[in-house]
Amino acid sequence: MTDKNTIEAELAPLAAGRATARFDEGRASIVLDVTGLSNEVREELEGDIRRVVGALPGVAEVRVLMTSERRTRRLVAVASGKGGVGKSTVSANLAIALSRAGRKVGMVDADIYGPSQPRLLGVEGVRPKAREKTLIPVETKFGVPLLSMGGLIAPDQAIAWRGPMAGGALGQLVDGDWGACELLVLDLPPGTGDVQLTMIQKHKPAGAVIVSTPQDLALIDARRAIDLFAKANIPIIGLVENMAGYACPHCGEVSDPFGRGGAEAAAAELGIPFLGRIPLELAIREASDAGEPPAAGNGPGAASFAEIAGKVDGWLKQNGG
Ligand SMILES: Nc1ncnc2c1ncn2[C@@H]1O[C@H](COP(=O)(O)OP(=O)(O)OP(=O)(O)O)[C@@H](O)[C@H]1O
Repeated sequence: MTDKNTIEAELAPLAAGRATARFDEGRASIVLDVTGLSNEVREELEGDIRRVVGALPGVAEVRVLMTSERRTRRLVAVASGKGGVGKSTVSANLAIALSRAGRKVGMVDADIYGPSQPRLLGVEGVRPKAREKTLIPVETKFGVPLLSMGGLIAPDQAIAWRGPMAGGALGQLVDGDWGACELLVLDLPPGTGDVQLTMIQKHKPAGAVIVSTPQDLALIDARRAIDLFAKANIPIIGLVENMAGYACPHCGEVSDPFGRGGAEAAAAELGIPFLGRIPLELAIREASDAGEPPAAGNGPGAASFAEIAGKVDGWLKQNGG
């Protein structure tokens, strides 16, 4: 005779772990968890369930109730083992390129030592408003809203900050009113100390992008950054090599004062993906200083960042949406 258990046993191969059943006087009620499934898959699954359960003896009616957990916003951390390698520049351009690729992206500037996103995204001096106690991100003309630690602290305070304080302050930014943003790019403070570790342990990014320059020393620092994420059990999305080769502003020729291919080889050795290289280019610095990140334009810089963003986007799709 059909009962709850026989129905669930029939559903197991169709909707492993997602369906629970009740059976009462000929009526089968199925609760189906559809978290993370596309509409197409949901409809198909519902049809299959109705067909299979409806064919069981004694079942006169099948009800399917779909439930879905609210999907929490995901963070992608951008980190570097030391300062000055272009982590903030890469973060801003990555966020813009991801947004151009169709994602709803926000930017969280957690770099307490030198919050540079307001300048990079052209909203220097604009303070975020708050509703109740929730911060409302500042809109930028690139479609990437921003919340920055710069608005919360005086620059000379940061040096004395410890992990728990920084982790708490970051919470205010991450829990801002991000509206439709499904992804937040997190520009971490440079380095691999207590402040960075607490931030990532507390706010658990989905993955991390490591930025390095081609010099050996910076790559040693990149290794430290990779270890930091390993400690917190956060997967590495890949390595971006910044300031790779010097692009002559006159003839466009790229020369490699630090050699070529070091970061790519290091990524291979460390077993992490290589996401791409950005040349050291006067135009990148000038555009960045002027609040016009190259990823928003149509030049070669935009293409390089689009390629890196494409790889990050692919990684995110493979790892949960
Ligand atoms: N590929 C590049 N070509 C030319 N200039 C660059 C490039 N990348 C970054 N810069 C410049 O280098 C300087 C440092 O970059 P940025 O602030 O992004 O580094 P950072 O690693 O975030 O530094 P910090 O440790 O201060 O946070 C900036 O003036 C920036 O415009």
